[in-house]
Amino acid sequence: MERLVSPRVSPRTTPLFHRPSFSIRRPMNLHMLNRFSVRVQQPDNKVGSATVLAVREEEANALQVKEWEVGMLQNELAASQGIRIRRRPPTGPPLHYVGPFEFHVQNEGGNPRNILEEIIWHKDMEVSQLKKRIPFSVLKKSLENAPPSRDFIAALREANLKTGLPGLIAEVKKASPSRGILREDFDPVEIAQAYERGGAACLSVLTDEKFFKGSFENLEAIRKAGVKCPLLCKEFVMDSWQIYYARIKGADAILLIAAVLPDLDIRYMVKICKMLGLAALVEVHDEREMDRVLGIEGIELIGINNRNLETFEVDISNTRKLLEGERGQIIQQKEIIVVGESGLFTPDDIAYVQEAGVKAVLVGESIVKQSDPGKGITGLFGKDISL
Ligand SMILES: O=C(O)c1ccccc1NCC(=O)[C@H](O)[C@H](O)COP(=O)(O)O
Repeated sequence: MERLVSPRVSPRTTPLFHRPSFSIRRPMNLHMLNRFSVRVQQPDNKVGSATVLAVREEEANALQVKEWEVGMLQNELAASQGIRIRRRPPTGPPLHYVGPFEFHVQNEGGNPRNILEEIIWHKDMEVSQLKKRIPFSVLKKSLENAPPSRDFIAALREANLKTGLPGLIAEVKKASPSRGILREDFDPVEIAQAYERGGAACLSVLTDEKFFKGSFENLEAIRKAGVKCPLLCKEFVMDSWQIYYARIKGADAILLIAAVLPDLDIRYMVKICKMLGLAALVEVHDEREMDRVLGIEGIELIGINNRNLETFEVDISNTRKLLEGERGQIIQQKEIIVVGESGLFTPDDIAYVQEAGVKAVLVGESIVKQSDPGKGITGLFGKDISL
């Protein structure tokens, strides 16, 4: 019998945080894998049913390995842009012996490392299932029946000009991973209407069910109730399918998180948003993400999140830090509207981020918790902004 001796696959030396979560103790080359194991099992060259089964198993395993490799490449590309959030690993390469090859899977990488990664991994499964239920062709067809999109960015600009204060995106938020339940008696339409009466320029509607107790039904219901404020679909987008879905459900804008999406995805998704008449709110948290986003053509709206979505730490001076110096100048030249997000509770907080350069703010907790969320807005700004 022919013996194939291949060098051991050596571990990567690149300092990536997401080193492959398994090691192959024998050759990894897939073509070799197929040829070699057939030879081992059929030294007399007869193709029996056992061989056919073995080959099928190998093919299935090879496909799994390929899928896994693609996932790893995706993670490598993201990591090269400083993205720490990894994509959910597929079921993984075979955990068992294939012919003479042993695959050893180490469990590192098998669990999400922080809340944002956990949300993304869960979202990945959720979206895969939804995509099976509603294929893209059906989704695209439903666009014809979507309510017309409203100009989210114009609404923010107008509010800013009218009040001299940052335009408010008021968030319809029942719960969050960092704060738990924010409001027990949660009626999304009533809250949305109260925000509108209170002077909000736009609304943000959380649609994630598992971590925020939101839903697309809430988004749809608010839209159908005749609320005039343009609506941001606050989702964890990782697939353009979700953008189409949000549009169909009545969204006028969608969130794209730079901590999750590589530049190429952002570029592509921003184009899709434009095509669908949606505004893209591209969210950053640190300087590196801001620099990446400033390098992308066509960005009109940037959100600076004061909350670190990996640790929950909130610090509103983050907005100021990211708008200082050259970054602030580029933003002004490009006429990008910056939204200060998270951790804003008082008129002083609003004044602080406005001084830093924001033209809009996104606020959830401090207003949704008030018995009258509309009056909560007056408290937040220190004056009635609905006039
Ligand atoms: O709010 C969280 O705990 C959270 C955790 C993980 C990912 C995202 C999260 N929040 C999204 C937001 O950034 C906020 O909902 C939004 O900016 C409003 O913040 P706040 O006014 O502090 O409620």
